[in-house]
Amino acid sequence: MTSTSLVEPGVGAAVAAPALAARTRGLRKTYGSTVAVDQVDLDVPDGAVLGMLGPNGSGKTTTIRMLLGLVQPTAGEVELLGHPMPSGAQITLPHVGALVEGPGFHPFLSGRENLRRVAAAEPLMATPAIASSVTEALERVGLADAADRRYRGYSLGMKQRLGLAAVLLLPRRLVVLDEPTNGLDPAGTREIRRVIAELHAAGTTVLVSSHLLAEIEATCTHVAVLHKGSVVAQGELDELLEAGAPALLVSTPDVELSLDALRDKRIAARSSEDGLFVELIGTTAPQVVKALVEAGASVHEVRRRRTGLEDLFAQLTEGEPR
Ligand SMILES: Nc1ncnc2c1ncn2[C@@H]1O[C@H](COP(=O)(O)OP(=O)(O)OP(=O)(O)O)[C@@H](O)[C@H]1O
Repeated sequence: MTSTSLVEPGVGAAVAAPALAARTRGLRKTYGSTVAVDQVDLDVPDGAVLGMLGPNGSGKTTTIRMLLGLVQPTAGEVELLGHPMPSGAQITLPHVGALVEGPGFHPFLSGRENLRRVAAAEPLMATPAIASSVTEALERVGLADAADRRYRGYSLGMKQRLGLAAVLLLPRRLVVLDEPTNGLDPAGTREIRRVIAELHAAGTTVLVSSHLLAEIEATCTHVAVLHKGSVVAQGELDELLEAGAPALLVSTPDVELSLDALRDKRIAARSSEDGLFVELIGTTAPQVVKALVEAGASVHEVRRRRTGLEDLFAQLTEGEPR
């Protein structure tokens, strides 16, 4: 089944998925004259780890907040676990774990005490199971040693881990993580990846937002790319990557000279970390090298590059900063 679709901003993606854990149609949110989210048709397939990828301000958090019924859409529809939101919130939310900004932990209580309070408020939590669920969740996020310290003294990363522990108190059908590695060190980032992999293996659908391409590439089965409030591409990660054009990485100190030479030949190129990124659309590697050498550019190395998420993202967002 192909669920990949490259779509123009504002145009719905035609995805025929058998079951969707979350779905939006024509979703829009404006704040005064600011359009935060525009015509978003998002499909989160059941069992997927879907990475919502977009630069700062592209509408990820607003979309997530509308999915969870925390923000009322200006227009459009939201379905969570098959129920319309926000009217279905009471039915769906007990099955959904969400890490969206600080969940209001009490500064003077310990991590464990805070989690106990959260656990006690969970409709699906059996009271005798609270203590063991809390301990297990704290262990899963690596907070066991700091569990009895006051929340107030936690680092940003520890606060983030406690938020994740709250998500893990119960088995969930859907877990939503908004920028979960914010404030985490590399070890913390690896642990988040491990937790996501565990959730996926257990059949939980995961929706994770990030502006970090490597994070999405490492953890996700599916991706939705947001740009200026709209979904510009979504589908299975592997298929989206294959849909990108093949490209060359050219290592050269003569970047401007090379870009001019390629522009003259109508070859699409842009500067990259150590030289040039050249798209092989309507041209070939030998033609690119010939153009550069004829222009007098010093070519140190030429490598073929499978399109990575970074290149796809650059294509979709017209090279704007992440
Ligand atoms: N409560 C609000 N009031 C006014 N404008 C808002 C509000 N929430 C979001 N916006 C605006 O909507 C746009 C999208 O913001 P949003 O936070 O959804 O993006 P994001 O992709 O999550 O960004 P980031 O990665 O920085 O969190 C931005 O221009 C933001 O300034």
